[in-house]
Amino acid sequence: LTLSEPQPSPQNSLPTPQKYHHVLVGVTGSVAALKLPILVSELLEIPGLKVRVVTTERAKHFYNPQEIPVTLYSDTEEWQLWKGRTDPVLHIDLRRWADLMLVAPLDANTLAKIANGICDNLLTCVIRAWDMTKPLLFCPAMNTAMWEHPITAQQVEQLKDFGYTEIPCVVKRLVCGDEGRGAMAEVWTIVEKVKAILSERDLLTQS
Ligand SMILES: CC(C)(CO)[C@@H](O)C(=O)NCCC(=O)N/C=C\S
Repeated sequence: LTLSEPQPSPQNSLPTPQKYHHVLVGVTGSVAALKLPILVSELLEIPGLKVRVVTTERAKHFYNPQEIPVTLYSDTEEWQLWKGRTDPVLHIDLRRWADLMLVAPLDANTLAKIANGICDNLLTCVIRAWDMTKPLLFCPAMNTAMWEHPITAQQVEQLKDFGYTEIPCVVKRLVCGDEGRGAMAEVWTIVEKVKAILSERDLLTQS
């Protein structure tokens, strides 16, 4: 995990090293993306956490960027940033910056892309270049009919075989009226999982 420069603390000369965890949130085109503002604000409650967001174009349909109090990157940033050989490559900068990736919600389309190594936008490029020694958590969210399609289980299994951690979807009356599995895990479940993973990683580095 990335350590910031230790800050000299006023009460004593010894610096008190602050552990900063960089969490990169990926958001895709499920209606559950309407939870992004609350998810980000809950994550920011975790001491020492810095959050950035990578969005797909479809996800933008579900939230208001003004309600996201952290840097939000989309495909246009990638195009604007790289004009020539010496320019930085955004998806590489982001994979380096992040200590943990959380894809919430993961829609059916992006699930399929990741399972097959497709990288046709900023989010899937970050994931395609992901450092497998860092945790990647994903929160599937889709209509029940999509969830129950046999290909979904295959693709979720593929992501787990890559070493990514699933935060399973839950049974709910979905916004489209269907009752069944497919709803994104509750925000508090997701935040607790991020805390647990970060602390167990911290323990690993401390031991
Ligand atoms: C949106 C929310 C969180 C409200 O509780 C819940 O319905 C949900 O996670 N839906 C995601 C599933 C989905 O994308 N349905 C698309 C068609 S039904």
